[in-house]
Amino acid sequence: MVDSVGSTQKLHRTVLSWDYWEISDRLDSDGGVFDQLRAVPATFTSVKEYKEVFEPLLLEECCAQILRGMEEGEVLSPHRAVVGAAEQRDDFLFVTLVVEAGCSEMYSNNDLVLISKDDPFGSNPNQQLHLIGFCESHSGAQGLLIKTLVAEDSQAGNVKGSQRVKAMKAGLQSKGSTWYLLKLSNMSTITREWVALQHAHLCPFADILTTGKPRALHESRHLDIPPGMKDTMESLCNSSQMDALKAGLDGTPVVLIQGPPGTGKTRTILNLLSVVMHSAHKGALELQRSGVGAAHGALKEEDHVRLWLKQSHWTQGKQDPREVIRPDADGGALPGRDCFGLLHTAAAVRVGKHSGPKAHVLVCAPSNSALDEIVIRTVKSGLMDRAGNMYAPSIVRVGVNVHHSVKSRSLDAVVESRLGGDKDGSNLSGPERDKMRIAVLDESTIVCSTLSFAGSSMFYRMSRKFDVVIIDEAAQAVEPSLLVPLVMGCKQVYLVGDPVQLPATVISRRALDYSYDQSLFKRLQTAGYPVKILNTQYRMHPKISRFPSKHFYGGQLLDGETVTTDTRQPYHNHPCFGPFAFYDVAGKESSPTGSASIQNKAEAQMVLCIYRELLHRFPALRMNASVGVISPYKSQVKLLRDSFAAALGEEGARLVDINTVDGFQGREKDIILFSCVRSLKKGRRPGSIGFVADERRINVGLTRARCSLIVIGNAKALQVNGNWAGLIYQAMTDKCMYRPRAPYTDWMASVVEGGVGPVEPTETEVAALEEISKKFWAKQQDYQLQEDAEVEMDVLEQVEEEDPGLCDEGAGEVKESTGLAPQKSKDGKKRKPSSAENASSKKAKAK
Ligand SMILES: Nc1ncnc2c1ncn2[C@@H]1O[C@H](COP(=O)(O)OP(=O)(O)OP(=O)(O)O)[C@@H](O)[C@H]1O
Repeated sequence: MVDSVGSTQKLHRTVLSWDYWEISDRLDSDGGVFDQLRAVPATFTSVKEYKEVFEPLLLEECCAQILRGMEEGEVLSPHRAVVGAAEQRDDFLFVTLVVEAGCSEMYSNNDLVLISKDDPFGSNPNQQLHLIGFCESHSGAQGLLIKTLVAEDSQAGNVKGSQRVKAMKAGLQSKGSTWYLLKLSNMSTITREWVALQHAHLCPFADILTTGKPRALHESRHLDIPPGMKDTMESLCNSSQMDALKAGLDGTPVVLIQGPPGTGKTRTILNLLSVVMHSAHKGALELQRSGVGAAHGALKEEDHVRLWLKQSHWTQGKQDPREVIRPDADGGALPGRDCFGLLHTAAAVRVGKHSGPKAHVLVCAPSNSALDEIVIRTVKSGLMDRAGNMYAPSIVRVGVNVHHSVKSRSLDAVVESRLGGDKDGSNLSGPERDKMRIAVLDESTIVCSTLSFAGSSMFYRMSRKFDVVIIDEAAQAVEPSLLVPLVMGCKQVYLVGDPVQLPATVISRRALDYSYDQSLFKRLQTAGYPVKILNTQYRMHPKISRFPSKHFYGGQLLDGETVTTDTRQPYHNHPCFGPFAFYDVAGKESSPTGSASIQNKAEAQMVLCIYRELLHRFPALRMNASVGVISPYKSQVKLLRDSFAAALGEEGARLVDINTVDGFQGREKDIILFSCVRSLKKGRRPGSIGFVADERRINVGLTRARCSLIVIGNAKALQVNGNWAGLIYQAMTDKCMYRPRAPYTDWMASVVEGGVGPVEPTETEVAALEEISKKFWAKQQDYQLQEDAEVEMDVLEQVEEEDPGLCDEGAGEVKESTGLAPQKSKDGKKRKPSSAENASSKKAKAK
């Protein structure tokens, strides 16, 4: 059983022993809380080793999260607080701090706080008395119950630290003494991940998690999709989707489904839900088949299933067969409810030898938005019953920030509707309401929760385990976060995601260095675990999908039959508007004062110019927000937003969605303008173009457009990278590379009118690009960024020799990482590591 209290105590002992100012200094000097971090290997020898690798990485990340608020200027001002009461239990001192009226609401349970004698923003804060505390609960209108660690040995022999703790203990025990209280960060998610990690041995697939090897399977476990459902599904799904849907029917406990952009991941998840709930052993399906008929025949069919279930449960001495006729939790929402209630409850014959008559499925995702997409689509389209007809399943969405369109499916709304007719319902006490919530979770067929929320205490108190867990965006979660739903136990897990897109956001640079951002999906795939790939995309015009298919999916990504016609647009009559075009702008990158990010003014002007010309010629584009502008760099995003607002007014600028590549993951637009920003810079490490070279970021950036992808970048600067060289090669040979000349407005008008054509590449240019691509592909077999950088280095030297005039002066390069928060560098400037930097750091360590 999961002991969340015991393991949380262990986490608190570690985190509350940290000296806030000391860890802050250590992180500044590139040291972290742990000296001995280990890179995440592809496989582990034991669960013990698994925990030993992940624990310090999780704590390192926790440390970075605590410091992030202060670094990003996000922490609130400190509040004055007075000690109301204090009580010591074991090594912990529980202090009630009373804050001014209206301030206590700014703190939540599980917040980490800094308690200090003087203003923490005053001079020499590290010299003050201070201690990290954990907000346990609210106490009255203005009180906060704060847990602190006051064991003097918690400072590991640090005499100064022990003296500080001793003085803090005495101070906090003095009723009426005054302090400053500063909120640092919330610990809910980290705590749930930590608890899950401590219980990794309870994960039913711990052997697969550690060895990365599939299990031997038993023939008797094999289930089949009911024929009616199968026929309908085959008419809606392509063969790779069908393969993915069938992948778990043989009882495979862990199924990996990789869905490149636009390949129908969500559609597959919805169908998977139907399959998981209605597939059955051959015997049951034979019985069902013999009863298939008209409306009354459906009931007859149920009788057969019920008989079969009765018999099988009687022989197995398992579940009470009366369960079979229990209506679905929310009573179903279809006309003819009685009939359907019985039909789809009894019909949900899942299956597996021991799982009872109805599957209990948990659907998770790292983000609320991904989760809501599934809930919205499930509610809108319904699921498929055995006969291939759609029905409204019993589904409940747990957690906060539920999308307004599915609010009626939120746990609290379902509880309220249960209490609807009950006059006494509104008088239910907190614990009674909690019991009701847990009952709803037990009874609902499908429960949807974010990964983090699946670790809330409600889930641990459920009496009915989940049979199947389906995790969407599984490649965008760190491994401990994926463990959260798994340690509660289930029979099967489906991980759906795409490791070739952006991974989880990890803030700690050190944890990134040791591959903490790598998902379980990616690790298992690297270890050779079988993966089902959805291989047909329905989003992008084939001229857009060609490059990502070749470069990121080994040429396996095919185009849906109708995608060419579906994405054809009148603006394609002007090749400068796509489906694919590259504008080679020789602008200069620069860092605005006080920013670690970079921008490129010439590119911003070009983007605006293309957008205006598009809207001028195709006013229909004004009708819907069909254009997106993206850039890898936050500074460029800001510059673009400002330029659009200045040129088009707030109203006009609202029509276009401008965001970072990371912010666009999972989204699509008809037209995407992608500003790459990087330019040639003398003095920069040859061959480096920072994090715009991260292939996962390139992949996401280039796969957001449905109809037209227009890239604006400096070809010479970008082509030092093999992937970019490939894209530029495609633009050159497809005759859709343009070289703008100032003034851009006039030049653009003549391009659209056909006065200026695309670049006619010289043989030397094409040969050079081919050469880079060839070298790059030769290394693709065993692709490592570091090796790639060596290729890039040769090429950049060659480019600089050819055209030194294109290189501008500049010092060392500015880096941005996949993480959101900047880390301070030794010189005190905020900075982020690039993935290339991470890779080289890993390599250095390996050496
Ligand atoms: N087998 C199919 N036949 C025709 N169209 C399909 C098929 N599968 C998916 N689609 C269509 O492809 C589009 C993308 O599907 P879906 O949203 O499920 O993909 P996704 O992989 O979740 O997308 P994303 O990459 O944004 O996560 C939708 O318009 C969907 O209707």
